[in-house]
Amino acid sequence: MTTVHTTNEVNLSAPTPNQDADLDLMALTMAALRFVNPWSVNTEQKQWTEVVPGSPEAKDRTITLAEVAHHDTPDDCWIVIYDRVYDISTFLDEHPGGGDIMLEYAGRDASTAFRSSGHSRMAVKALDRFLVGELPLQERLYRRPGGIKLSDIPE
Ligand code: HEM
Repeated sequence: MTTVHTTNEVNLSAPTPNQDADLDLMALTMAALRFVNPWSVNTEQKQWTEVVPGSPEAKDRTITLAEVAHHDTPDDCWIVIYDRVYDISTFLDEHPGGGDIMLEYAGRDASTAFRSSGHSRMAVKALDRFLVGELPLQERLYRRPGGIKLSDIPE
């Protein structure tokens, strides 16, 4: 005679995953990934404070490339030009070269793009309006001892 199992007879006491152990495993995995490649696991919290672009406080503020990378949307768009960080969110619609071209560099370095577009001295001067900070010495390419020398970059 064939035995038919009803739902009640099914073994419901099968071991459930130990959630604490799972969490530890996840933490270990993240730690290992961070060790192998710190850039692959972004667990950084926002560390910057609001500053008015172009204000005197902006000149003294150090901003890392990791922080810049958080600002990569049309509403919150930062770029790096010659080791300085600019908040160009309000300038996207005004830019004579168009907003899209600048958005391509949102959250990262736009020095060579800016340079190769043949911007005038007036355009270089206009950068000041958008300044929010400066890269730390160890992340700079241009304005550091032994860095890339360009005769015409702003002081
Ligand atoms: C805050 C950053 C920037 C400022 C203040 C700025 C400013 C200007 C200004 C004033 C002009 C008019 C021409 C001139 O005076 O040189 C211009 C044109 C232009 N810009 Fe920018 N720019 C910025 C970033 C960029 C970036 C990142 C790119 C990327 C490729 C770019 C690409 C261009 C191009 C292609 C033109 C020429 C447009 C044309 O002649 O039709 N700009 N920009």
